[in-house]
Amino acid sequence: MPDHDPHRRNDRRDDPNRRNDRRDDPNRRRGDRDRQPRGNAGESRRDDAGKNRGNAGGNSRDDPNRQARRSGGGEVRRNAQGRERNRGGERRYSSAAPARRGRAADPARLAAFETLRAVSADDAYANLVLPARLRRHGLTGRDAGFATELAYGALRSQGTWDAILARCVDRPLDAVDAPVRDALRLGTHQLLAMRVPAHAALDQTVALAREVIGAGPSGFINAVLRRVSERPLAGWLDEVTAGLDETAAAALRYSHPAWVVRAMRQALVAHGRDAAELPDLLAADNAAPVVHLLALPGLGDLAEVLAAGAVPGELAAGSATIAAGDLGRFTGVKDGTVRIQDAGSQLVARALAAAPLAGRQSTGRESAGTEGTTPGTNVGATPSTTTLPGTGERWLDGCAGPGGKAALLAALALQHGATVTANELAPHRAELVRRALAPVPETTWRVTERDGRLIGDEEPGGYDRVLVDVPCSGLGALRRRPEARWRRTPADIAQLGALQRDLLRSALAATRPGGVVAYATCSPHPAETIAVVDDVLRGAPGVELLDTPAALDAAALVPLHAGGTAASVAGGAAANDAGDAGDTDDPRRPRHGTAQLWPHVHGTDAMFLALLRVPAGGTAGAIADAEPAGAAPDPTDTVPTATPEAS
Ligand SMILES: C[S@@+](CC[C@H](N)C(=O)[O-])C[C@H]1O[C@@H](n2cnc3c(N)ncnc32)[C@H](O)[C@@H]1O
Repeated sequence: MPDHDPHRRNDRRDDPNRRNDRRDDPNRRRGDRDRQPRGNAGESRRDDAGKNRGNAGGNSRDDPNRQARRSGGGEVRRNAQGRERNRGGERRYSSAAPARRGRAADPARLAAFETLRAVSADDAYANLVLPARLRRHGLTGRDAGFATELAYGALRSQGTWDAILARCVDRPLDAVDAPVRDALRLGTHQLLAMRVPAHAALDQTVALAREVIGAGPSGFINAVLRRVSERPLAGWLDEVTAGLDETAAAALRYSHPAWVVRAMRQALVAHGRDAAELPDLLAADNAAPVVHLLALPGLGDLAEVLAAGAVPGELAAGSATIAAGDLGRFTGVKDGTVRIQDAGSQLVARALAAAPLAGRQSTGRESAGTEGTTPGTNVGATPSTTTLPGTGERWLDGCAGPGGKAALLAALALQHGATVTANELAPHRAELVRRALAPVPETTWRVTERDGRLIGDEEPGGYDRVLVDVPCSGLGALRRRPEARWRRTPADIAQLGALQRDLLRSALAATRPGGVVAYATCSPHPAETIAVVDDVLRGAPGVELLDTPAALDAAALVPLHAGGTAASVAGGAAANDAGDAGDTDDPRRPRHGTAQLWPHVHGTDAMFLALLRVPAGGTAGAIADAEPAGAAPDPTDTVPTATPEAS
């Protein structure tokens, strides 16, 4: 399914996928920024001629390795002098086999292939490349849907397909030329995941390969895919996972890196859920997400999208869900009053806007609840420009780019009589924030381009409500970012930790006594969520962790139970009562106060939220730099725990 977030359409730099990418990290040193993107080093590896040839069954007609040897696919070719040809780059293949010339590749498969090539060769982002390829090939409707499922699905399932393909070739899969490998992944996805008839999957993939790679590799691809087609998916999964431990088996079965599988299991337990949910969570990462829409409160109207088949959102007021398609055709989407935004993100903004402040009377809670908190009343909400009695509050979004939550906050602020400062360090993302805020009257907001870590010093106690939606690994949005799971590493998480802590400390310092900070991430990883909150809280005496699950429930249309399942929370409470988990130092313990949404439970991204209130009599800026807790989860994934497979 295409990602329809208009903020991510035009420019790789604008992609939230890249928000933690080292090359796009505005906090990073200049030297890092100037490094070249990853090249194709891994793609030009070649086998030495003559090696890896021996292989059982090598004389069989159907033996892909035999076919490969005949066709030359994936092997070194030599010139008359015996020197390797095409050593410097990708192999160039002849599109010989004249009888086959003129047979055009199916445009949908071609668009998917080009997307995979851009991802693996150019380090591109599928959700930016694919829409352009769809346009280039004139694909709409079902054809666009087919291309999208093929490209995104093949990328998400790459780990599983590669394990299967590795059983069907006679050399390490890495040694097969990258374009050939991508074609094999596309063919395998059609055969095992898309219910495309085997003959069509084979013929079409081979035709594609012949046209875009060459005649020789197409024979190799044909032979390998024939072998893949010999078994159904279940049979292959049984074979590739046989004898593996639970984590390694889940990694292959659900196509996640093993470290992510361990991190997700650890996260489930840490956030008060059952580790047995892991398969559902991993499966949810592989499902195309529905598109969530939001009508900016008081400014947008869902009537047009509902008339076009959208369904009222079940979680957030003023929201709807709709199948993928060209959403740019809707007036509201065009003018920015109807936005594409995950319901989890909507609820984060609403929970902050409604959180109870201390030390000063606020009307925020009441006014946030005035526009449709009863299920169904959000349907086609009539736009209203009524401004409620002003609170005069000052709100801050410390990490606002590209502006999704800032736009909702600004619309809510307009209703509250509050103002919003939307801050973003990266100038090109600050520009996106301005665009996102454009539908809201300018008197309500301003955009600043500062390092969020400094705002606490620059404006101590300057704000009533502060959102700090920190740069994170994005492990909570893997379903939207098909290739992201293969690019992230545990080192990314370790690297982000210091920045996340600094941004939260600064947010607290920028909050007036009695004001509230919302710390949010689009990752459930304990090292990015509860460990950060715990560490910062230890150095911030008097700062109170509010009952965030209850605040989310109040902001939502239905109870979310975002603090964990009843059983696990009760277990955690019993442990707390027994005194063995009374402190919050062990982030693997079920805990109370923070909230975690889940794709497999709520149908949202895995957003984390902690609402923290600065003491009413406290002094802003007294936030100490506490050392990380000894028991904080090791992002490199080596923490042993009592929970089976929890590390
Ligand atoms: C998770 S994204 C925020 C998403 C945003 N809240 C939304 O809903 O659209 C984090 C943002 O923080 C920005 N950022 C990174 N480091 C920053 C810093 N030191 N100060 C301010 N912003 C920063 C990134 O450029 C990125 O745009």
